[in-house]
Amino acid sequence: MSLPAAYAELFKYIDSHSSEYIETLREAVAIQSVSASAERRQDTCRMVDWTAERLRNARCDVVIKDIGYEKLADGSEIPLPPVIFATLGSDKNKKTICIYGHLDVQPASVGDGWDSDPFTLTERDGKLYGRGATDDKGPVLCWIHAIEAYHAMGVEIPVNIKFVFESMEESASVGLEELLTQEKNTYFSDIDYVCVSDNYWVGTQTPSITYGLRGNCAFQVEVECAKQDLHSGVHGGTVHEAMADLIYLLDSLTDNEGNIPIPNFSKSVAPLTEEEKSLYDPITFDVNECRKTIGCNKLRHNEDKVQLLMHRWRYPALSIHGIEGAFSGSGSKTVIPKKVIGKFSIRIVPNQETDEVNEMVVAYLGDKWKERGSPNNFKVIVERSGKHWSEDPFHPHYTAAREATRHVYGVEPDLTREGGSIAIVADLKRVLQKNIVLLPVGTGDDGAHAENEKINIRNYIEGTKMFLAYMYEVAQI
Ligand SMILES: C[C@H](N)C(=O)N[C@@H](Cc1c[nH]cn1)C(=O)O
Ligand SMILES: [Zn+2]
Ligand SMILES: [Zn+2]
Repeated sequence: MSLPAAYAELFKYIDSHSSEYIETLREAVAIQSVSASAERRQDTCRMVDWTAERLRNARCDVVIKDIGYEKLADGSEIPLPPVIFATLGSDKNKKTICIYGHLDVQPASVGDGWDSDPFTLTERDGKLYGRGATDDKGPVLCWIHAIEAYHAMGVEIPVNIKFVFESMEESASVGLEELLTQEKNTYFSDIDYVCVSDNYWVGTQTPSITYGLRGNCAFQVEVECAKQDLHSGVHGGTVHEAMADLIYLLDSLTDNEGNIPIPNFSKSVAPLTEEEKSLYDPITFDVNECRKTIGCNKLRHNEDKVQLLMHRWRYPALSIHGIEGAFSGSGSKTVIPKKVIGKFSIRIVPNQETDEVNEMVVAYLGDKWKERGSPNNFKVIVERSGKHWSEDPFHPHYTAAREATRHVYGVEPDLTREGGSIAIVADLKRVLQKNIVLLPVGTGDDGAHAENEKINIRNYIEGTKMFLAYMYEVAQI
């Protein structure tokens, strides 16, 4: 079925306002809403106010929900950025969709290797570079521009909308789960479907519709060998060095093939069914293009498309992110660091439980520590955990999302999962018990979390049209 004629006019309206939409994204990117930084908390709250104002201008009924305080490592507390609830329409004859997005971003600085200032949206070759451009400020603005277009063109919005925009997603969505539970029978009482746009197409050419996310368990392992940093010429050879202990521990977390050798760790990974396996073959994904884009010499799993995608989406993976306290400047410094903290996390998958994984990791590192026989101080901290999620991709809601994508891009979208995590999606499922679809705007080469994050202008504009078409198609279910 094709879209009604009014949608051709709406799409023209979107095209003719693209410069304005780019300017809006420029304003959003300029607000340094880095949730992981206490120093940036005011900016993060400013991003909430800025978005709330745009939603009010788009005729939404906005309620700002205070969610309390965040306890920092030093014991002090700072206010959490509030969550935006914004309602548009309450027609009993229409479906009600809940749309989730986030306004916070990962940290970024020119020193990380950006080619332009991360907080100044910069256009190069049809791409808009800036922190949050694709994750997740661009997609959030696509929703707002979609409803603005409906108003401007006098076209009736075919669904009722309830937005949930949070600003702690990159920091484990602290405080949001409690709010969802509290509001289950009030704000969320009449939701029919949930849509989240906070991931990316698997490749660069074919759109994706996503039905699964991995969870994430994050850890810190701390080793302390002295009360102060030491001269390696004076003390080297006499001290049990904290860094060597830490590297021993971190190295024990994965084998040469990237497997996680923690006893029983893989036992609860869901077995692959024939039905699930059949979903991988039709996916358009060029392993070689992916390898070149990220600049690796060779990828794991023999660069076999299906195996590679499965290891991105449906098998667990452990990544080591960094070592706090280690010398990392240029040049050399002949120091023995007094204390080092290794940061790593594990992407977990169905049917792994966060508590079980956390216990296994703590016990395993405890055993390795005993094996090491070091006299140093050692501590493992479970930093945060988020659950995995997967959905029925054959639900009519997915058919609506596919139709919407086809209307805009003219091709059948790939049915994908996502290796990343959006902690709140599993909670939305548990609390609301409604079908959830992930409808990504950006492409697989957008570089979310990395230097030179971008969104293609094409995706930013067509993404807005896709959301209009999605609202129409959901109304037809
Ligand atoms: C997929 C989503 N856009 C995203 O980037 N999620 C983050 C969330 C996070 C941050 N720390 C732990 N989880 C991710 O998957 O890293
Ligand atoms: Zn995100
Ligand atoms: Zn992110």
